[in-house]
Amino acid sequence: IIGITVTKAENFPLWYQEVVLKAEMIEYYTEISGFYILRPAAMYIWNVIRKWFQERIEDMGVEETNFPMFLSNKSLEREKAHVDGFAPELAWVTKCGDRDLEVPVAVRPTSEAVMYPYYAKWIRSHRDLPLRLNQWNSVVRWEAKQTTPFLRAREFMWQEGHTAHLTEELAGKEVLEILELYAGVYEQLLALPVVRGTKTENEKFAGGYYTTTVEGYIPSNGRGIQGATSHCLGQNFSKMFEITVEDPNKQGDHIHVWQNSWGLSTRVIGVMVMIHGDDKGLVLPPRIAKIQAILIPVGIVNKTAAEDKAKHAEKVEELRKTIKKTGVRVDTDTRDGYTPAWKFNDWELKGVPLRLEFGPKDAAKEVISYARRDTGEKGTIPLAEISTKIPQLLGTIQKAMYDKADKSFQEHRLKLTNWDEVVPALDGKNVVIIPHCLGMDCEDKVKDLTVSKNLEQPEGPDNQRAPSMGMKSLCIPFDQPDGLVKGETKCLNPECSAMAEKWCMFGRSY
Ligand SMILES: O=C1CCCN[C@@H]1CCCn1cnc2cc(F)c(F)cc2c1=O
Ligand SMILES: [Mg+2]
Repeated sequence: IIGITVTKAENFPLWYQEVVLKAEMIEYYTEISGFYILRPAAMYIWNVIRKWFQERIEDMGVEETNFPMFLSNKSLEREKAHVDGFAPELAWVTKCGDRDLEVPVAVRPTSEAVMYPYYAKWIRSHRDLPLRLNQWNSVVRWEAKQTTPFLRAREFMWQEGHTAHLTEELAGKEVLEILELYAGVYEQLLALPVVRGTKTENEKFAGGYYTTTVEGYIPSNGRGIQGATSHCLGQNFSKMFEITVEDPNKQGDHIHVWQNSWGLSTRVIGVMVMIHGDDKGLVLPPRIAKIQAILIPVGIVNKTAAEDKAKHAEKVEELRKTIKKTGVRVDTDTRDGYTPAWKFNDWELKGVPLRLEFGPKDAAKEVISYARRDTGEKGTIPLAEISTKIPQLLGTIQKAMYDKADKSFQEHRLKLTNWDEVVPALDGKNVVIIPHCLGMDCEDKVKDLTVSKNLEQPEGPDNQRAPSMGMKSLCIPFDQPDGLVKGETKCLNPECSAMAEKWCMFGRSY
C-alpha cells in the first residue's frame, strides 16, 4: 500500500479523496458519477451513529416507519411552492420495461410529499398527537454542483424525522431536543465542535417556518459546513396537506397541526475525515473506531527460535484477551510476510486511534509499548496496569481530539465590528460573527461584497488558495455575544442603512 501521496496542506481536495479511498471507506461508483459505495469502514461509523441516535429518539417516543421511495407528481404539486427551486434535482422514472409510464414518478429527495397525505389520514383527533415518526433511508438529489464523497452525493443515507404536534410550543421544544442530539453526534461521537443556531431567512428550508442547525468549521480551507438541521415547519405543510384536528377547546373548530422535520446524513462522516485526518491518513475518534487498539508483535525475526516465536505469540494472544475483556475493541496484526513498519503505516492510514507494540524487550520489562494516532506520542504501560490504562488512554485521545478541533474553531471564529477586517479574515481561513440586519437582500449583497479580491495571491496550488467565493450566513448563533444594542448598532454591511438585529455567523461554505 502506498500511503497518501499529497499533503493535506498542499492539496486538500485531492488529499481528502485519497484518504477516503485508501482507508477503504469509499469506492467510486464509476458507472454513474456522483454515486459512491460505502465500504465496511464507513458503514461501521454510520452504524455507531445510528445506534446512538436511534436509542435516544426512541426514549423520546419517536417510532420507526418506512415509506415508499417514489412520489407522484400529484403530491409534489401540493408543495409546489418550495419544490420549484428544487425541480432540477428531482430524478424521475418515466419508463418500465419498454413501456412509458402513464404517470412518471419521482425518486424521493426527501419525504414530506410522500408522508404527509397519510399524516392527514391518520391524524384526526388531538389524541392522535403528537405523531412522531422517523425513517432511515437514502434519498436522491441530482446535484448539479461537483459531488464529493460523503459531503455532496447524488444519493445519500440519512434519517428523516417527521412529527406533528398540537401547538407551536410543543413543536418548538422538540426542534431543540433533536438539535441537541445532532450536536451530541458531533461532540460526543465524532469529537467535533459545532455552533448551534438558527438559519437566516435566506438559508432556511423555504417550505418551513424556521430552521435550527449545527454548523461545523473546516480548518484546512476555513469554510463553514452545515452539520444537520432541525426544522419547525409551522403549519405550512398541514395547510398544504390539510392535516387538522378538532380544536379541543372549541367544538366545531379545526386546528392545523404544528410540524417538525429533522435530518442528519452520512455527510457527518466526511466532516470527521476532513477535520481529524492528517498526512498519514484517517485519524478516528475512539468512540467510532471499529478497531480502537491494534496490537502488533515486534522484535520477532526469522532467526528467532521457533519455540520463542510460539511463546511470544501466546503472550500476544493473552494480552489481546486481557485488553478485550476491558471492552476495548482490540485486534492483533499477526500477518506473516509484512514488517512491523509496513503494518504501522497500514493502521495509521486506516486511522486506528492506538497502536500497541509488544516484543521480547517489552516482555522482559513487563511493559507494552503504545503510540497515539492523534499526537504520535509514544510510551509504555506496565503489563499490570493495561486493564485500566488502555481504556483511560482511549478516553484521553477522544477528549484531546475534541479539544484540538474546538480550539481551532474558536481561534478561527472572529467577532468583528469593523467591515474592513472581514475579507482579510475570510482570506485568513476564518469565519466571522458580525452585527447584521438579517435582511435577505443585504445578505445577498454581503456575499457579493466579500468575493475575495486576493486573486493576485501567489499562484500556489490553487486548491489551497482561500476560495474566492463570497461569504454566506451560516447561522444566527443561539449563543449571542455582547455588545449589540438594538436600535443603535448598525448592520456591518457598509452599503446597508438598517440597524443590526443579531450577531450572525458568516463564512465561505460548502
Ligand atoms: O432537511 C430536512 C430534514 C429531513 C426532512 N426534510 C427536511 C427539508 C428538506 C429540504 N429539501 C432539500 N432538498 C430538496 C431537493 C429536492 F429535489 C426537492 F424536491 C425537495 C427538497 C427539500 O425539500
Ligand atoms: Mg441541496
